[in-house]
Amino acid sequence: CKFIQSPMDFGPLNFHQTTDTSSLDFGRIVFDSPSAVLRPQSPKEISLLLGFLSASSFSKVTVAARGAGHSIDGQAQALDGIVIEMDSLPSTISIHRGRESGSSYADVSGGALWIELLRESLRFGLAPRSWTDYLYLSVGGTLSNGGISGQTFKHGPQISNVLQLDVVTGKGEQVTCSPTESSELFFAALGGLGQFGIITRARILLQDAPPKVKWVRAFYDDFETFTEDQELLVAMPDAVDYVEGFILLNEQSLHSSSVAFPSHLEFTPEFDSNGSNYRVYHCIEFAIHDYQVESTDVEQVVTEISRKMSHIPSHFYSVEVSYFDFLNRVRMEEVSLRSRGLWEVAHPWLNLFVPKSGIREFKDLLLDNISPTDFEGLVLIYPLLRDKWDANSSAVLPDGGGRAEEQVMYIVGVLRSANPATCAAQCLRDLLRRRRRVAKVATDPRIGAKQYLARHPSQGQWQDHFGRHWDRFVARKAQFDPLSILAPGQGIFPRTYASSS
Ligand SMILES: Cc1cc2nc3c(=O)[nH]c(=O)nc-3n(C[C@H](O)[C@H](O)[C@H](O)COP(=O)(O)OP(=O)(O)OC[C@H]3O[C@@H](n4cnc5c(N)ncnc54)[C@H](O)[C@@H]3O)c2cc1C
Repeated sequence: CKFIQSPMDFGPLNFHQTTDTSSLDFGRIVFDSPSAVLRPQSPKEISLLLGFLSASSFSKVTVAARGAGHSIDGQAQALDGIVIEMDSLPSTISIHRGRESGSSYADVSGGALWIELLRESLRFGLAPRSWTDYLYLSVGGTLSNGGISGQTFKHGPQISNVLQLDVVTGKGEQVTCSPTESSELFFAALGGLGQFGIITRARILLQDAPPKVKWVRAFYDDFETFTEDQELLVAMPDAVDYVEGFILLNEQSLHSSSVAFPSHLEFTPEFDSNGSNYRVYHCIEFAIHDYQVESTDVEQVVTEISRKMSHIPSHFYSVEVSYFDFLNRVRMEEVSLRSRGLWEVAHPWLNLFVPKSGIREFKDLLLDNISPTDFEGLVLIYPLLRDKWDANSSAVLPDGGGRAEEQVMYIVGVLRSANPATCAAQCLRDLLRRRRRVAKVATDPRIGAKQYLARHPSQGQWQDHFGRHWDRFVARKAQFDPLSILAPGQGIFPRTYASSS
């Protein structure tokens, strides 16, 4: 098709030649090259492109929005199609301070990074309520998935903290939508894997930002006690603002998870590798916002909470840091990994929502399938509460595998790096095979997990993933992107032609 020769002119649209970045993401597993790149200066240009493609009966061109390109499996790529680089949209951020609490918000471009929104909103003493651990991700990219971090138990994922969106649908229509206006598109786009439209603006709820945060870590040698304490903390949303946790598999995972934590840890665990009973440890991380008002003694609150916890005696550490440094903590890990050449490597990550009833079995499955001694990276694990998610959004959570729906579920992130010095091509293939095996067993009804951020290899597997929500997802696709032009890198719907629709 002549249209996709690049560089090219299409009316007022200026296409660019593909670059290495347009076929690259954080995963470094899939490298699908597009035929052209669009760097739009306005949503109108995106609308023109999608309007043309959906009206043209011969075209089979697909289009992927690329936010920060931090997907793992090529989700923001478009083989032989067009990649829209969202960072070219003017990164306007406007902050509105409401008179009442809960009425402040930011209007932000879909291509802006969360770090930019944080910096701008802090100038007004405000900040979004719900975050991801890493802030160099785009607003449109995380809202197309969920957006999860230690605040999710309290405020829900990022997709539960959006008031309004501007979306360009697969048909090229520019639509402003909200829970009350074009609500089907609003909920479809949130967690919608980029399938229904391109988010060009989001209105994000803000709250008063605390100047400081009390940041706490406590260590455990027993998984049951670790999860019981995590569940204790998420049951205290009035006192606690953030809860996460990780499994410490070896010395390296202890050190890499401690890079940003500004306190010397006296914790020297013995990862006993003798025999089959390899010993692992666990760490809970929680935080409390410190508004520095006389009426609340945050130190006292931490002490009271620690009395209720059952961590290893004396292995409880707390520090006070600025809110900005706390939210931006993963940046320090990035800098440290970059300095050792360990950031731009393959990342065969696996993320799952695991029902509480299956978490113990899942942990055993995971430990059976990774060798703790050579694991490089981090295993995150912390509880979320189901009622903080809006069931109208497109995000998929576990059904509970026939059990009564449980309020508590866990997010588990197996964030593994494949250092090419120690893990070359065959080793990476082996890690990907093991990732598939763990995902398969975990998503069987026995454990009943659902993958987060996954790219399933066939439509049948996507159908299994969506389960009872598949028909709604398909109907939304038919309504907003009937030719399946958008986000081909997710591998859900094959592109169809206008003439056959
Ligand atoms: C270091 C690191 C840390 C992370 N931490 C977290 C975390 O704590 N919590 C969490 O929930 N996730 C986390 N993630 C995952 C991250 O949220 C997703 O990978 C997300 O997609 C990244 O956003 P992005 O801008 O890079 O998206 P991209 O990879 O660019 O795009 C992802 C998908 O969204 C589509 N898309 C992109 N922009 C738009 C838009 N404006 N409108 C519609 N569709 C769009 C793309 O086509 C693609 O299908 C992390 C990832 C990394 C690499």
